[in-house]
Amino acid sequence: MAKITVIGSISTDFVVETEKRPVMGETVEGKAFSTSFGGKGANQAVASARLGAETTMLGAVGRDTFGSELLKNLEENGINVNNVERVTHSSGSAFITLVDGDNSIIYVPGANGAYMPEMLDRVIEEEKVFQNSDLVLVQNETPVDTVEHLIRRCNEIGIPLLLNPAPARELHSSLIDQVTFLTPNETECSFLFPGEDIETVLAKYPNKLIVTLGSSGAVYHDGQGIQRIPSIKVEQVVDTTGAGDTFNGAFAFAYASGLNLHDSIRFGNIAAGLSIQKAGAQTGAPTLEQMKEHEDFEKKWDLK
Ligand SMILES: Nc1ncnc2c1ncn2[C@@H]1O[C@H](COP(=O)(O)OP(=O)(O)OP(=O)(O)O)[C@@H](O)[C@H]1O
Ligand SMILES: [K+]
Repeated sequence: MAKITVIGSISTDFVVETEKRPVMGETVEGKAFSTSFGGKGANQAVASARLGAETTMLGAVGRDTFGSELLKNLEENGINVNNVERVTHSSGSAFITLVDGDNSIIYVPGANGAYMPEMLDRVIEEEKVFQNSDLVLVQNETPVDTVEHLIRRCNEIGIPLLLNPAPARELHSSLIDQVTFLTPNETECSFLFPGEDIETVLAKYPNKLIVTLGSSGAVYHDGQGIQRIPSIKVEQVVDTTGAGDTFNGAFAFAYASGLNLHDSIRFGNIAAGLSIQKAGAQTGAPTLEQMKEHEDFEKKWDLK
């Protein structure tokens, strides 16, 4: 069975819908309020676990009630949370105000910003789970020191690592050399490689750099040439939140299950395309059974 470890953010989204954004000092009546589970790390872990990967989450939540709910949600999705730290900070949270479909967001990293390299080292030294992973996943919602430390440690130990560089932040080329896969979207790609066109950058990092292109699917260079992998056709897009996370979690599951790079990207595209037909970041991530019902799913992949 595919074994995946995800290091990353675990957060609650607090969503308010209103007709008018309050100005300073003003109170307005809102239309609706809801909470949903998020955090790029948690979303990717849920995507991978829902497909059937043995998934371990590393990161931090607060000792508040939100922290307990966040852990419970991960556990209900079959994710191992034994090594998630509980810290004195508040749990990670995003406050989203929606007016006519346009959102403004305040993100408070809280506990996510307190996941330190020592915490990671403790798991690496004491737990077999890390060494036994087929693939490790990380994003940029974890402190930069921890992500850089993780890249070096995985490289030393020889565990393949996927870095989803979202949200965009600087990344030294010596670290890019040490990751197995780098999966920016188009905007993150131009941030990482300013002034370079995408095809040049892809050719520089064959079989490593995978750029997701929304409705245009994803693209990489296979050492011979550029490979464009189209997305699936989606009649009705409901909510693209979590599309990138589902792509990463599903790609990781497929690759760790033994599919080649090309087919793993195809698999990721199908999963992400299915996920945008449902609201929320995690709700839409498909099961393997739902994947098998899609016409682009190949029987020969023989996934269980
Ligand atoms: N309109 C769409 N139709 C089909 N597939 C889509 C569509 N939008 C996104 N996808 C799928 O989701 C993947 C990731 O999308 P995208 O490149 O927009 O990532 P992202 O910007 O990280 O997404 P998000 O921030 O919305 O989670 C794409 O590679 C594709 O497989
Ligand atoms: K969604």
